[in-house]
Amino acid sequence: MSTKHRQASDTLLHGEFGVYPSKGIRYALSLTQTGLHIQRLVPKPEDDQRTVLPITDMVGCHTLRSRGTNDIFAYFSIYSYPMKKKKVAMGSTRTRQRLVRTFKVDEASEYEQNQSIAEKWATAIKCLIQEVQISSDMEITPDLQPKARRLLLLLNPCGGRGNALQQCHTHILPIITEADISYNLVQTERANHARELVQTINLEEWDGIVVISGDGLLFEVINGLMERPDWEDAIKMPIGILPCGSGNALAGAINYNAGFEQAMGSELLLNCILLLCRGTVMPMDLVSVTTCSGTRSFSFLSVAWGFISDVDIESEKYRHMGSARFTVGTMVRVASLRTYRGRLSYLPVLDAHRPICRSITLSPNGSLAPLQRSQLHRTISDMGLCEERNIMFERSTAVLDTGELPSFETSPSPGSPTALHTSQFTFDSVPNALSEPDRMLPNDVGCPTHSHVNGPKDDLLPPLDQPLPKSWVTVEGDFVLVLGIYQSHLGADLFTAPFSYFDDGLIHLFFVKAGISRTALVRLFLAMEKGTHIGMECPYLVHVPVRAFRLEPLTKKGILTVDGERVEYGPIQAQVHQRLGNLITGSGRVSLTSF
Ligand SMILES: Nc1ncnc2c1ncn2[C@@H]1O[C@H](COP(=O)(O)OP(=O)(O)OP(=O)(O)O)[C@@H](O)[C@H]1O
Repeated sequence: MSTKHRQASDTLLHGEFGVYPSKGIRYALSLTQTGLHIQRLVPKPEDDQRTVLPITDMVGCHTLRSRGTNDIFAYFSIYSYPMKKKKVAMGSTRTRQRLVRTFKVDEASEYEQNQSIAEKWATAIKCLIQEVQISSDMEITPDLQPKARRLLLLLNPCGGRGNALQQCHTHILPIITEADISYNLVQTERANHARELVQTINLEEWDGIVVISGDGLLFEVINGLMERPDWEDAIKMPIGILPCGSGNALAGAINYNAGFEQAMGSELLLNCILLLCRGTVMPMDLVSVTTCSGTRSFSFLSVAWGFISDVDIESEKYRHMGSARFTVGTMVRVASLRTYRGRLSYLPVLDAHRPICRSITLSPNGSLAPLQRSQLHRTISDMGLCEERNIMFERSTAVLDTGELPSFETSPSPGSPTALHTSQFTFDSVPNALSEPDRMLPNDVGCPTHSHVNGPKDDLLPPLDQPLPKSWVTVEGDFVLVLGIYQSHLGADLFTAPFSYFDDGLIHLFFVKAGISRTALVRLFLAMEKGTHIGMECPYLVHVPVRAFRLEPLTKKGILTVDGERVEYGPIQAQVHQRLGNLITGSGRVSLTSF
């Protein structure tokens, strides 16, 4: 047996307990790294019917005492949300349902001793939920217990179908309370409220900022943090999302990263709440985007032009439909398919090596300042209240087959001395994108004058009005869409870049060339639901992993979006900044360090 397997099956704790409410039933419990094994002893032992509660379905564990002062027993309750079959009109479906198991510790003749056993079990279970390392040769003592986390929850009452507050009261607050998470909940009152709020908060008061909304509110939070004078510290604040918007792309990516099946609506929300309770934090790339007026913003999801941004913005009027608004918007736009002329330049990445991703665990840093709450409006909080409860995918190697479309030209950037012949172009013909000469010298860096200049320098980008380095590739022609995406999902059910992960340091640049039929385009989008669109080898779809790109629209009117929000139309450029932020993912592929 491998060390890993042995560790997973090693028994950390074992004991025999009664239950609450007491029915004369007794169980033998064994706690391992992956689950709680429950076996009935009395009235009738079940040899072959062990129940296992997986740790990944648990959110918390509390110790309890009976109201009767003469009761010498102690209790511990485990809160979990396993998948269960549920009957619906057309058969059955699987959804997460709340399951609370309460065990009675009755081994000792004094309450204090029973309480100490209950506390030991609660500590071990909480450690496992939050991925705090414990082993069978360790003494489980209360000081191992992860400290209660404090989250700033920002809720957009207008996001998606407008039911975020209801979801909050029905699902979110009850579950995070079971996970011992303290919170301040703020409802945003207008656009940019969250952006302004995070500029003024005391970072030391919080272990994370979580938006209860769609992706738009998270964009505000990231940019608000970057606008602070202490942006370098501020952007390291773990950020999270509980999906209550229309698109919910980042939540889709978090759900996928955790190995859950693709989900929508309440099911996706429940998965994300569970992951938030676990609290693992991973570094996340952010992309600096500069528009024609020189405004620079930090994006976590995508830059889109053409079909995708048109659907996103034009479907705003169907907001009441929730995510179905994109299906309706897609049909409308397919019916009157447009093409846009433009010049797309990019700095490709040639090495297909996947860097090891690092995962860290969200926990207080132990040096938190005394609570001095800032004045928050429309806030509800549980703080101050005291309760006695104690795949690796193959990277696409798409090659631009320019023979398909005479209207496209591929060439090195304007100003480059050597012009590559169009029909000879493959990624291999381009020098390694990461070579130092491609980086701008500090004096050359020209973030043009813009509203704020915080953030790392865009050392791969010259100012928008200046020529690009010779190692860049330029494609000019008619596009149906251009999309730079850095998450696996473009919507909860749009598995657009299956090979992407949070800190791969890549922008996945996709474009669809003009000439594609309506049927082929619809087929592409349908396949995207399962992420099989890339395997379709559609000659009009091109995917290139890049570090930076510049898009110059040549068609006068159009829509450009950054993270689904409309930005000014005109030339736009972007560069990825690897691991600039921290995202609460609740699970990590490789766990190397924790804080
Ligand atoms: N109280 C409010 N009233 C009106 N607009 C708001 C309010 N709070 C935030 N906003 C704005 O609403 C925009 C959209 O919000 P959000 O992203 O949460 O929902 P969505 O657009 O439905 O979801 P998604 O981005 O996943 O498609 C945000 O950009 C934000 O600026």
